[in-house]
Amino acid sequence: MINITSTTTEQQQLLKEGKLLPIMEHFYTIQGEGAYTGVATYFIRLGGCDVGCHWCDVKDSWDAEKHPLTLADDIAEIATAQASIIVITGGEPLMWDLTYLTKVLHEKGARIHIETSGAYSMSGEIDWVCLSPKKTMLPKDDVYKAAHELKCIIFNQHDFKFAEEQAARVGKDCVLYLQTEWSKREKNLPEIVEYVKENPKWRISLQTHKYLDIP
Ligand SMILES: C[S@@+](CC[C@H](N)C(=O)[O-])C[C@H]1O[C@@H](n2cnc3c(N)ncnc32)[C@H](O)[C@@H]1O
Ligand SMILES: Nc1nc2[nH]cc(C(=O)O)c2c(=O)[nH]1
Ligand code: SF4
Ligand SMILES: [Mg+2]
Repeated sequence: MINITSTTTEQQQLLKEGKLLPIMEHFYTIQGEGAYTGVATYFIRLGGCDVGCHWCDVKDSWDAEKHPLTLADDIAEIATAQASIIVITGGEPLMWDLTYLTKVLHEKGARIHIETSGAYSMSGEIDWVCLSPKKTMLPKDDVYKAAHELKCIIFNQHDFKFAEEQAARVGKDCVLYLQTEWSKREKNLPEIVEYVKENPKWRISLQTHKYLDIP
């Protein structure tokens, strides 16, 4: 767990127990990426990430201190009132102990998905794990094992090689996706199309929410 300095002793304890979490934003939308593209889902975005991807599309999430500490019980109540599939993302959500949040969400009947770089070990009970590995902080072994979906971001040519290395680390039933880095999409998409035609174990994932101009 990462340290948030401006907190009381009581808040520190609740953070440690996963009962309090820095929440950047939460919103009901359509899953834009990967295996559940097009499905109505409620997103909970946790603050805090030290992986440092230079092309990250949510850099405001990185500093956990900027995001209000919120009770897991409260966010679970709000999220489950609106949707039955909840995506926990960030920031890097596995920086936090998700045991308590996922227990409460499951008690309320939700199905829980996560978007993670895998840089920290799994916590909590998660029904669908989307692993998006990063070269700067490779995934932990337990996250490779837990992954249902591997989503590799293509920024440059070398990323195809990295994607193959990562595909060799996940289980045989893990679904494999290549997703262009958004700012490089015009150059990369034709190359990704050709790559998938030649290597059909891969599928293409697009950030469809950006085309739809929704959150
Ligand atoms: C913002 S991250 C948050 C979750 C976690 N930190 C991770 O990286 O998986 C959510 C997803 O967006 C992807 N992503 C972030 N910036 C992107 C960009 N500029 N273009 C394409 N995908 C991006 C990440 O690789 C990840 O799959
Ligand atoms: N609609 C929508 N789909 C998404 N899939 C993964 C996202 C993320 O930022 O984790 C995301 C997001 O931010 N919005
Ligand atoms: S790991 Fe995820 S949140 Fe962190 S910098 Fe990379 S894309 Fe952004
Ligand atoms: Mg996003």
